[in-house]
Amino acid sequence: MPNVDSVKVAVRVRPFSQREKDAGSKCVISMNSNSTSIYDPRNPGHMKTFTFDLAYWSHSGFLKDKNGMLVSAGSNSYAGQREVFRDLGEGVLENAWQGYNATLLAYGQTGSGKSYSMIGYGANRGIVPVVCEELFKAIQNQEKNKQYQITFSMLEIYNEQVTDLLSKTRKPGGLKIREDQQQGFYVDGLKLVPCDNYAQIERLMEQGNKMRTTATTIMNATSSRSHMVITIQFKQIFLGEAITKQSVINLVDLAGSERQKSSGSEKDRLKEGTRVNLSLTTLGNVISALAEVATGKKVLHIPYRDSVLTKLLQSALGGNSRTIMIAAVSPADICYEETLSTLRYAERTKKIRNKAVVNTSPTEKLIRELKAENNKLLSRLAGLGNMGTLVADETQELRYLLAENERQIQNIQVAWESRLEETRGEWEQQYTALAQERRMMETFPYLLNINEDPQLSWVLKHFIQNGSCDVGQSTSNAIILRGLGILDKHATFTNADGKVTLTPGDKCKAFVNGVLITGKTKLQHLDRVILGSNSAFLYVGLPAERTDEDLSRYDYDFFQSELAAAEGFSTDKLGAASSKDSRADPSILAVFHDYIKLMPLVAEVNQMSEELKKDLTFELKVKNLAASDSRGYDLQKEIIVKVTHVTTNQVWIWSKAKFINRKFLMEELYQRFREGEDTHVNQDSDPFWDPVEVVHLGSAHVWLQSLAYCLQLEEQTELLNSEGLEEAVVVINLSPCSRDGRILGEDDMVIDPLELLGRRVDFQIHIVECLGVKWLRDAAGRGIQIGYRVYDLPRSLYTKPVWKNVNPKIEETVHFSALNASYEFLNYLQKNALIVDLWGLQEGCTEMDCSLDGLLLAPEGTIMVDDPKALTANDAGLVSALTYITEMTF
Ligand SMILES: Nc1ncnc2c1ncn2[C@@H]1O[C@H](COP(=O)(O)OP(=O)(O)OP(=O)(O)O)[C@@H](O)[C@H]1O
Repeated sequence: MPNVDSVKVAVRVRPFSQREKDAGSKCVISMNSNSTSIYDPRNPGHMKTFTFDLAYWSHSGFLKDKNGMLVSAGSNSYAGQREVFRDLGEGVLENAWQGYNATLLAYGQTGSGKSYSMIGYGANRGIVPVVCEELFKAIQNQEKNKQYQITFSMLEIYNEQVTDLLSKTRKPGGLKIREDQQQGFYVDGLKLVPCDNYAQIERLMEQGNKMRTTATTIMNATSSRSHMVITIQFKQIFLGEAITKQSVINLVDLAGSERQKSSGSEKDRLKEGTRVNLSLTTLGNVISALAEVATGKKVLHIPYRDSVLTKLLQSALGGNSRTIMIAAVSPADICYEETLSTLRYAERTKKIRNKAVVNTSPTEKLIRELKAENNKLLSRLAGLGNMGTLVADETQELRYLLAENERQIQNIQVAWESRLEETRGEWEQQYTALAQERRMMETFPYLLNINEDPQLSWVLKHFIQNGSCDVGQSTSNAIILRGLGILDKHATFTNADGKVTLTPGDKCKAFVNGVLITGKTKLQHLDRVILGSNSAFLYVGLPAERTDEDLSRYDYDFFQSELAAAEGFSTDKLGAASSKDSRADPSILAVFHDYIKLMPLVAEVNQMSEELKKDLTFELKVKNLAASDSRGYDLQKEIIVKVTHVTTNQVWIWSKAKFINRKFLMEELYQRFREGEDTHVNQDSDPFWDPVEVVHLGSAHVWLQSLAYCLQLEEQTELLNSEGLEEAVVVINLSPCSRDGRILGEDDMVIDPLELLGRRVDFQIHIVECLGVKWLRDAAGRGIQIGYRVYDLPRSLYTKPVWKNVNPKIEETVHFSALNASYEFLNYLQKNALIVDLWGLQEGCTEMDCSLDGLLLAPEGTIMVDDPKALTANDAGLVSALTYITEMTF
């Protein structure tokens, strides 16, 4: 009888990451027994509470013991790896012994702690390794009347392609998913490696991780977009009883669940790479549909077939499996939206009901059926034997059927056994190679790979043996590296006379401790080496040089910060150090982290652009939002990407969200290029292409205060670009005037701006010229326009375009009238600046509209500002207050 039970859901909150600490994050999660509450940081009184089967507080109240394990520091509330295993892992094991299928899924945004719970780090081993170890321990303690068979497989799904992480050969296009009546969906050709002890499983996981790392070193950050599925098949054969029990345990580390929606990429001309998260989106759809079924709604279709992942997890979701989901969440306020969405997802998952049954192995089942049929045939045959020669034909046919069945039984057994034996043989060699690697580590210096995903760091070791050792793409090198921007023969390491040097090849990029090197460079233990665009390594020196230092501080961020510093980019440069204490402003640190996060992506995009011959270069820039704040407040900064065409000099400015979205699409294109496919795309769907646009070059603040006193201002001021550097100088006059345009003299000055309250105020803005426009100096054929927006006008005004002149004369005057100057308007004049924006025109772009369309004109043809009708309904109170002030004063 099937056992109907709901998917068990556990939520786990991790400690703050360094980045979150730096950014001064606040914890928005609290837990009480099995309920989890989340506070809205923008609305602290607002709290949502969810109840799951289990809630793990791993955020605080822990310390590191002498083995490096995180354990409770006395408070009972902290949940470490041991507690999580006790509640979840032991259940998986128990199920396995009883012959039930079990599935454990880890869901959550990138960096929320999925891999930590599933696989673990160092001494803090996760559920997967401990389940495996405990399984083998338990087998040793079992009675001898049973035989056990354990197979292990490990695969990755990226972009809907399945890669076998335990196979040395990579199939272009990935492995195929097939469907079988007995087994359901399965991966055709996936290696199932038979294992006899836990040490072998450790090696297999190590090798699987190596495979995953090699695949992702071409592009960083892909691992967080891929799903990893480990499957353990556990078969118990009860000798002498002709019974088998088989349990399939699926352990799934899902791709980062972050939603694209909030990132702002929806403004992009191109939609997000659709296949990137197809599996995750479909998983969400399947879960929603099943949750509806569980609540009694009629659902016509569960879309299992829509993605690779949901095909493979079909029995785990609503089928024959006992399933557990760990929802991993960050505690930080900045992750509020993502965390809330994870909790909602988990809530839906909780509703799913599964029907687990005790399994026998599908092949065993078939064999049993064949044997049963043979028994029947034999008794029929026995019956016929008594009837003599009359039934000779029938006897012959029965004998034939019997032999056929026997042959089939044999075939099934032999095929299965030989398939296992074959992989077992292959793996014997692998185990030896891995053991050899351990010996090499004791003898030679080596490069240890560092990946953005900490789970994939320290996985690959490249040994620098005595003598010289070439590195590059070509298989003739001693160290073969396939990373982006690595040339056939990229560099040479030399290990001689007790020292190791690195010499990059001609035009080959190599960095040591963040600095680009051009000649032979001596390496020291723990130097940081980057080869090509993004292949990062920690150099572990000769055994004599090694120290006990904790290597974990040399993570991917460390490498990138060092590169940024070498380029002259630092938190200090961003203006972080506050005078009161040495702690940097959290918002600046957040920008800094954003910058170093994007740096390697920009390097990758530049490399792809070069190889795909797109003629574009990409640069990160920090945009100071203060430049567009009329009160001149030092607002936040944000990262933008400047894209330049190397031959036409055309320039585009991309937001961070657009850049990330485009990078997904570029990777898809590049992948096709690497696989030798046709990479021609129409302009419209080319992620590298965009129509020519007008570019924002810089802004100037022209303070309006003089107008509040009816004084003329003749200003010559710098237009600063987003980095605060001079782009040009603008000459501009602000002149109070009469309604017919006569400029007022000093006699008309007022002592107190309130004298103007309720009176008509006229003024002119005269843009005279621009001087030394860098944009125009850098490339011929370009033009400029100047834009500005006054007070409550519905749109900006633009000057007429001027092309191809470094010192463009503009000479444009616009007359504005406030017919009945309000208190607010006078306050605006006193406290605000006019933001004057310089816009760069390039051949083929659509110029800014320099008409006065959409603006309200006074009877004299001047532009009306401070028009009470322009105020919205919300300002109705203000309007009546203004009327009131006016009545009081006059
Ligand atoms: N419970 C925890 N206790 C201590 N550290 C944790 C915990 N959970 C996660 N971490 C740390 O947080 C970092 C990110 O965790 P992890 O790699 O598990 O995230 P992830 O969700 O698997 O990310 P990705 O989607 O990139 O694989 C790691 O450095 C990990 O050591």
